[in-house]
Amino acid sequence: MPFKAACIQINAGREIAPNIEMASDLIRQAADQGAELIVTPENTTMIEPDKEAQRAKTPREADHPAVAAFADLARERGIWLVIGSMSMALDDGRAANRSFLFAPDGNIAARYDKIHMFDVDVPDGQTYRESANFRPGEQGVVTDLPWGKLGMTICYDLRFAYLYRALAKAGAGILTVPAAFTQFTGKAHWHILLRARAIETGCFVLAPAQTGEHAGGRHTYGHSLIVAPWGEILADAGEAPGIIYADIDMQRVRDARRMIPALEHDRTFKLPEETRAAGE
Ligand SMILES: O=C(O)CNC(=O)[C@H](CS)NC(=O)CCC(=O)C(=O)O
Repeated sequence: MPFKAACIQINAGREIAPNIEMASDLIRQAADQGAELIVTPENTTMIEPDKEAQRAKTPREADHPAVAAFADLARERGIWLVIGSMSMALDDGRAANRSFLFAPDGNIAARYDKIHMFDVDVPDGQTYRESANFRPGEQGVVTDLPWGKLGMTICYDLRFAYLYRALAKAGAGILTVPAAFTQFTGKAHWHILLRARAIETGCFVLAPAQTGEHAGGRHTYGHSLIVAPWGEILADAGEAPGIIYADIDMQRVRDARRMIPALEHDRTFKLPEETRAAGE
């Protein structure tokens, strides 16, 4: 049976409480429209460019008001809810950039910590050093939904195709890519990378995004997307905050993989150095 999925597009500010309100409002609207799986962007509860301020305002998971609020909301509406990411303070003084899957009973069904850190000087003048504040994850996550398996990723992970291939090979038919992509890189790369990941894996890709201007002169690209396993864009949110929807029929995963069974055709190969080292 097909089901309705939704991606929430927001412009998060520096403080947690108003961001919870803003996201919850859109999640309720999406649930009212019949969405059974709802996904929100990276850093749903805070975009704070000042590292010290971010550290000071980041609670541990056990004390995090948003974890409790979103668990209640998932239970209240009986939805599967992926909060794309939130910062969670860790014992070593760093934080995890952590994605949560809340089940319709309000329990946390899965957590994923972002693996690839965005340590990049973007040519628009902004400098990002995510690893200065965050501890990268070391665990790929594939978890059960009623309709199939979900592979969880975050933002910059999108550029590492091997992760998506591994998740698909581990059984994922749906991939989440919550993001706060920069406007500069998003314009050039966002649509094509998401379509490529969908095509390579034969998965549905749900990619909710931050949009607009944030503190510190940062601009995010928006254009939350839902992409089908054959690569078609099913919905694009454009630039304004809001919600996009698509009907998800897992038969399309099987169809795409039957038409092009590339996932089953991986080969191992040598690289030039190894060939020389082997004396060939
Ligand atoms: O702006 C902010 O503070 C919020 N952004 C983020 O939290 C994260 C880590 S700094 N952004 C990305 O991963 C962008 C990736 C990207 O844009 C690319 O791969 O091109």
